[in-house]
Amino acid sequence: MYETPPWGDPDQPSYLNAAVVVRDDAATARDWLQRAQTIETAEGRVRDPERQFGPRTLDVDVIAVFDAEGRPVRGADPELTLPHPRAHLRAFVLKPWADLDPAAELPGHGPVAALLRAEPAASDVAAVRERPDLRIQSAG
Ligand SMILES: Nc1ncnc2c1ncn2[C@@H]1O[C@H](COP(=O)(O)OP(=O)(O)OP(=O)(O)O)[C@@H](O)[C@H]1O
Ligand SMILES: Nc1nc2c(c(=O)[nH]1)N=C(CO)CN2
Repeated sequence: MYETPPWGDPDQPSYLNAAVVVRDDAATARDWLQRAQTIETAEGRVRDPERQFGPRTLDVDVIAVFDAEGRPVRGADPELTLPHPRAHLRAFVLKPWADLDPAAELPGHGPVAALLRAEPAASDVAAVRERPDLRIQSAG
């Protein structure tokens, strides 16, 4: 878990961010979106519809999906854009992901570790603060 300054809309409290790398060869990209949205709903997600990057109680995004052969799934559908169109700009996504998998690659943008050394993420990464005192609890 990481505490991160608000990105895109500064007038709100810090966020808690985390990344997970999950594998299920039977799941499609749509399944991952549906699973993400099921978790948001189950946790009673609340957000302000007027503020695109405003506060929300929980947001689960699908950053990148790879098929069973390891090929990236791509898509421009507004309901599911892959890779996530803003992931490469966000230290709060890249840093937790690189810590889990230092060799991670964001399709179309290259190694996550290199993205963290380049702007705009490089300027934001120092403010991404580890919170080892906090854990995501597994429901099942
Ligand atoms: N890769 C993706 N992951 C999650 N949602 C996506 C993705 N691509 C498109 N969407 C769509 O975006 C819509 C809004 O999602 P969400 O509220 O998480 O976005 P946001 O928090 O406003 O912005 P951001 O996506 O930049 O975090 C969802 O209804 C979903 O269908
Ligand atoms: N630090 C941080 N800032 C954000 C985040 C987030 O998860 N972390 N999500 C947003 C929604 O798009 C907008 N801004």
